Amino acid sequence: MNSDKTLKLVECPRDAMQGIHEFIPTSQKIDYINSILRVGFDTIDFGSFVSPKAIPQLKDTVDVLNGLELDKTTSKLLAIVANQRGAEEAVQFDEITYLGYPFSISEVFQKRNTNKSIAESEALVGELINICAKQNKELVVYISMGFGNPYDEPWNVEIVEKWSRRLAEMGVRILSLSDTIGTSNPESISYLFSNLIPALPEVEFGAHLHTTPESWHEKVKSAYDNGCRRFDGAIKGFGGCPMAADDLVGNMPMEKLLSFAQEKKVAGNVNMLAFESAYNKALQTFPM
Ligand SMILES: CC(=O)SCCNC(=O)CCNC(=O)[C@H](O)C(C)(C)COP(=O)(O)OP(=O)(O)OC[C@H]1O[C@@H](n2cnc3c(N)ncnc32)[C@H](O)[C@@H]1OP(=O)(O)O
Repeated sequence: MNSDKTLKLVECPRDAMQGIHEFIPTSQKIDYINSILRVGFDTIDFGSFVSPKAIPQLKDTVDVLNGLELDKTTSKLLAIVANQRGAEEAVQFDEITYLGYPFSISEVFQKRNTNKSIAESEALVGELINICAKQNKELVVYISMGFGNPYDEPWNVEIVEKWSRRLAEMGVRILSLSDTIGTSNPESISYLFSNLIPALPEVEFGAHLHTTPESWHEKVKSAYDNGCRRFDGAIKGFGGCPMAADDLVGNMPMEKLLSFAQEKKVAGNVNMLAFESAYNKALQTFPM
């Protein structure tokens, strides 16, 4: 378990935006992400280097990056990649600290999301580790469908454990368990974190949870009580993966994560006035 009690909060405007059909103008994205950069989050998952056919909303990631006021922030930037080409492009930017890769333990979802089998995806992780090492970037692997599978394929905690061990053995040092369709519950969360964190002490585990409004607290509490200190969220729970399901279960609302962190006195240097301003901008940016 991380002995520093401050939560690593990862705000995900990329996840919030990627499924919105109407194109959000680049200037509006820049303005919104700049407001988030002033809050004091550990990391901002700000964009992706993927096919514009797959995710048209994020085709302007480079232009967005060029507009960010990075001299006014302590936050680090994370960009999602889904193939070697995207990784090679992303690592050219000094401003980016982390590359994030969605590794799925569901064959159907891995294919749907990145047009790869799990075996191809595993081989890609090997490539991504090398690409990141050469350019001094850190790789974050998201284990998609980490808490359940909607496609009639087997899912159980042993499969999650098997892949976590394999990815750790390959050299991945940050693994974020992703609740892509919102099926996690306190039992699965508690089982996975309480077993994986002590078993793989070289790995920082994170929780990328999706939730309905009623169950956010029990999910976050379960992850926290079992040693997880890295949490992804998006203001007001906007977003969810457009490649997964028609009825999206939203992201973990960042305001809820923050209230939890404040209650436990583990919020770190978050500027609540800046958060309020980012929250208000989110209301203007996203369709309700
Ligand atoms: C759970 C989550 O929320 S994860 C985040 C959401 N999901 C994603 O971002 C995944 C995005 N997925 C993808 O981008 C795609 O599945 C890919 C590119 C990884 C693979 O798709 P494929 O169709 O096999 O890729 P392929 O190499 O054949 O290229 C298809 C097209 O995309 C373009 N392309 C491929 N990679 C990239 C890239 N990194 N950047 C820009 N364009 C790209 C190609 O040029 C090609 O364009 P064309 O048809 O005009 O010639």
